[in-house]
Amino acid sequence: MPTPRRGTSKDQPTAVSATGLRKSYGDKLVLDGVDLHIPAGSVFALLGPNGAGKTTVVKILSTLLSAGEGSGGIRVGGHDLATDPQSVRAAIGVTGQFSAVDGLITGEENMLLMADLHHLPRREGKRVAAELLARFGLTEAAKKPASTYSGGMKRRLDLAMTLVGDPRIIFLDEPTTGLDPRSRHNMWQIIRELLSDGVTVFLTTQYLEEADQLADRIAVLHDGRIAAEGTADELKRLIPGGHIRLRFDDPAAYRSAAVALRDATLAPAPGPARPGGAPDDESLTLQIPSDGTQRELRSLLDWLDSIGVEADELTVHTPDLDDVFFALTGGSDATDQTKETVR
Ligand SMILES: Nc1ncnc2c1ncn2[C@@H]1O[C@H](COP(=O)(O)OP(=O)(O)OP(=O)(O)O)[C@@H](O)[C@H]1O
Repeated sequence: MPTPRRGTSKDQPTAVSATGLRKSYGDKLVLDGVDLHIPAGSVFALLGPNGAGKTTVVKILSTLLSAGEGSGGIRVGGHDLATDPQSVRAAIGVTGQFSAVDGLITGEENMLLMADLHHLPRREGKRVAAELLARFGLTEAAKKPASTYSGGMKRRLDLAMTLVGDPRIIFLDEPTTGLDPRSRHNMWQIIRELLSDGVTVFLTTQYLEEADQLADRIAVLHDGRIAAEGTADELKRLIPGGHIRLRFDDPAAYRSAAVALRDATLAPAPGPARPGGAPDDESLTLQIPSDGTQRELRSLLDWLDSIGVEADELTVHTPDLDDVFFALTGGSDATDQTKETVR
């Protein structure tokens, strides 16, 4: 089940904001004016193909890399990144491609090391370590060297280590890259639990499904800029291709529906002006353009009732995030996908 979308109104406190973020490596311009506004307590996903600059954004926002010349202001957790990086560091946790896990020591020792770094008293450190190891299903493996852990276990340990400092904002750089489907779903569940604790999650991913499942808002990074930003649904509506498909078992019913649709479209009034359903005589289907929203669907169903059309099957086809991604980042053409069978 996708995570219920939380509100992201401008009234919420802002966890991360950046204006005109720029960065070059040598003469290679990677970020060319990236604006970000992430409300506290939400999940933000930065999507982009390999090399788009996602890790660079995370590194800058987490103080691991300085922003390029000409960048505007950056605030993380209410602190100015340029003037108060220490406070930013205290408010955030970072996991991802640059894992902090030391393979030579056990999971528990890794956790206790983090507790020391955060100056937790010994007894408190042990308690927090045990609690987090249990929460991430690592109690049994706690006394084994981290080098013996599977990829999924290492990621969980990495995240558990980050949580020792109780960060309010967590950067997850491609948290599930290379994980098998079960470990990936496991990680998604963990991320959802973080949110219920009120943590803000900044996620980078190449997996559109991951963004679709977890994120309140998604931004697509392309050519150094945000090519589009919105909820998964808003992004899907950016590209054409959504339609409703009506399928008939009986050729006679199909033909009369095709005529009814054509006549209704041609009739001057009343009723909504709709393009005629594109007929497909072989599969006995009619296709009607639609943005797939509930409001549209309701009005379409009313309209079909009013002109006496009753299909044997009605399906809603909306572009999925893959289509959006390809359309925005210059891949193959958008294709439609069956998302939901209504009846
Ligand atoms: N230290 C560096 N020196 C020179 N070029 C770099 C450096 N770090 C990254 N780059 C280049 O900058 C671009 C953006 O890299 P970045 O790692 O931010 O992309 P990404 O979107 O995270 O990619 P991926 O999904 O492959 O991790 C890439 O072309 C990369 O080769």
